[in-house]
Amino acid sequence: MAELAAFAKMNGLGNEIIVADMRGRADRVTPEAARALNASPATRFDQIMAIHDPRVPGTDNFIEIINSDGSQAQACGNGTRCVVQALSAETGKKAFTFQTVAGILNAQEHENGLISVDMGRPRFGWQDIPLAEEFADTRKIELQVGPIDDPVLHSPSVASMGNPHAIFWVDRDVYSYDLERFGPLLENHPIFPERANISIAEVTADDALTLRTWERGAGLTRACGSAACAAAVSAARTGRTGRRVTVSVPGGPLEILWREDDHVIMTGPAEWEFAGHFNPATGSWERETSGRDGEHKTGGAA
Ligand SMILES: N[C@@H](CCC[C@H](N)C(=O)O)C(=O)O
Repeated sequence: MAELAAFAKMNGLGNEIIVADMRGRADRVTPEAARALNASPATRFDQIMAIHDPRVPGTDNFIEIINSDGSQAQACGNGTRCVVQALSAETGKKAFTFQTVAGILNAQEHENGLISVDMGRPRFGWQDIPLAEEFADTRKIELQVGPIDDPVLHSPSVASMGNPHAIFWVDRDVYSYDLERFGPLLENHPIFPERANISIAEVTADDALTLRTWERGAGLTRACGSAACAAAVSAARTGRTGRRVTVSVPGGPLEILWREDDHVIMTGPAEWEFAGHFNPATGSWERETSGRDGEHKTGGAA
């Protein structure tokens, strides 16, 4: 049986993350292992961030992202912050360059413990989201839920941060919408051939919005970093806000800056919870009992 791999259970503003240490290994975390880990209450998660050896020069690691349903994701902002904190605690390094399937991400941990991730450039072309049919203006596409003559949600903006996002704009409390019901319908709508992350956003100031997200492959989460980025750039490109936005998600605030060079910088915290070891093929796991639990951790390698 392959050696067990180390992991750290962490979170990014309540987005439940497992950082899996797959360095020095030739195997991967299987979808079955992901679903098994998620089935265990103590290790249930939204995403696994699997840290692999680097594959291209100039990068520290290749990061594979797996949703709790076992599907692969191209981007995970909150999870990337957790990876930075874990590796920084292990190595003392503060700046990292990662390769993901969506491209190269630079990230750094600041003196105050907050972590900034360059999430790259947003993509707005209908084929880049992707959408199943052509829409010339992705700031507002024809999609709605609820009665045809009085839709509950309609005309979302769509954007890709390497992964697909639809943002529905509302003018009342985002918690007053039944996202648990509408989320899966929209996630799996045929307009999204790769499914989509579904968010409801209320703009509260020129530099602030409130956001709730039903995540593709994970369901309702307390935070979605790439959705916060997608919502911030969509709010700016529709004239609802400026390019620097505080996005308040159920787990807390994320600071998003859409720079003039088109890169989106997300800044927020990460939190270490506990460590363990697991089988990347089956998902069986054991908690580390080396006394690291119970200490207040600001970091902790996987
Ligand atoms: N929670 C993540 C997003 C993870 C991937 C998403 N569910 C997808 O499948 O695209 C984040 O913080 O960005």
